[in-house]
Amino acid sequence: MLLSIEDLRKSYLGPEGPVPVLRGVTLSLQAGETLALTGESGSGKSTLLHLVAGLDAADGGHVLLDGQEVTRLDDSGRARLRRSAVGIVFQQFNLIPSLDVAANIAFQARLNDTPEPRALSRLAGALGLEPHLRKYPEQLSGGQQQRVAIARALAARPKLILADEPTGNLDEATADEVMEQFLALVAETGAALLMVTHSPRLAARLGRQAHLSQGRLL
Ligand SMILES: Nc1ncnc2c1ncn2[C@@H]1O[C@H](COP(=O)(O)OP(=O)(O)OP(=O)(O)O)[C@@H](O)[C@H]1O
Repeated sequence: MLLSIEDLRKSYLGPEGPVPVLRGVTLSLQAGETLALTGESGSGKSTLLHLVAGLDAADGGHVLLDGQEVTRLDDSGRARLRRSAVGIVFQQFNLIPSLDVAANIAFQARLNDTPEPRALSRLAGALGLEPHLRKYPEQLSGGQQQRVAIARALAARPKLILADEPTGNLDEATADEVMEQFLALVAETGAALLMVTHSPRLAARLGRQAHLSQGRLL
């Protein structure tokens, strides 16, 4: 199993004490599987993704990713696992403004010491980014920026891609086009995908669906 989440719990401190967001979430994902995570706004979808990525700490439960217990790693261990096993695509593209497109795409692969120039240029080609490689993020449209973020996530050849509404900031036509390319590349690389989406239409395109409600998965 690539990812096993067991009885995961997380509360945030509100003005009147802790507010539970995840009340015991259990979920597993095999290598190469794709799963859409749906749920109302505020139901904890992003929180769940952040815990899996080790970007935040859980209050209880387990996240076993690629054989490692994320909840027991220290900060540097979580950062290492995130770099080597996980690719993340957020709704806000989170590109590095001071790096050009080529350097942004190579960024995570470089941190991992796994940049393969041929693979990087193939990804740039598949996403239509070749004409933009020397541009900086601010010179790109939203759709182009998200393509760069997708290329960056895939370039490090992660076993798991975590995507949080990856086309949520794009107009419908661009969103459809970017999503097509994204799903095709995920399938091609054989990565597993855990993707948050509000769209039932998009969710239906993934292998499995899970719905987060009242802090639990249905
Ligand atoms: N750092 C934080 N501190 C306090 N409360 C937080 C924090 N992050 C999230 N929350 C709260 O936890 C709940 C779940 O937030 P989360 O962002 O995980 O929901 P979501 O399902 O991703 O929502 P959306 O679909 O609107 O993006 C919300 O009520 C939110 O206000």
